[in-house]
Amino acid sequence: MLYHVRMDVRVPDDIDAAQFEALKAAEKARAQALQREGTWRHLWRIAGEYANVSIFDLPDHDALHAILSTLPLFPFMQVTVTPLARHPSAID
Ligand SMILES: O=C(O)C[C@H]1C=CC(=O)O1
Repeated sequence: MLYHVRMDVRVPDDIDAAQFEALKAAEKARAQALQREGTWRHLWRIAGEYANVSIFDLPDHDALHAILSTLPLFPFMQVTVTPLARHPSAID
């Protein structure tokens, strides 16, 4: 099942710089591992925002929640999920 996911990252102004760098590095490693295994199909930066639009391929909502809620930056994200269904006019 495919999910359109928007992640808006909002970190506190007073976050420790080293802690933030460590979180970003951990997030990057996790995101790249999930892309390599095919779970995180697309990852796009929204131009001009600290936000992304992603496509995830997972069996169900519970599996998606398990992934999203364990991302290192999850405590600092607002996440908006849209489940996708096949469009009848799609050719692929
Ligand atoms: O930068 C972001 O959009 C947040 C998050 C998603 C993937 C990643 O590496 O960081």
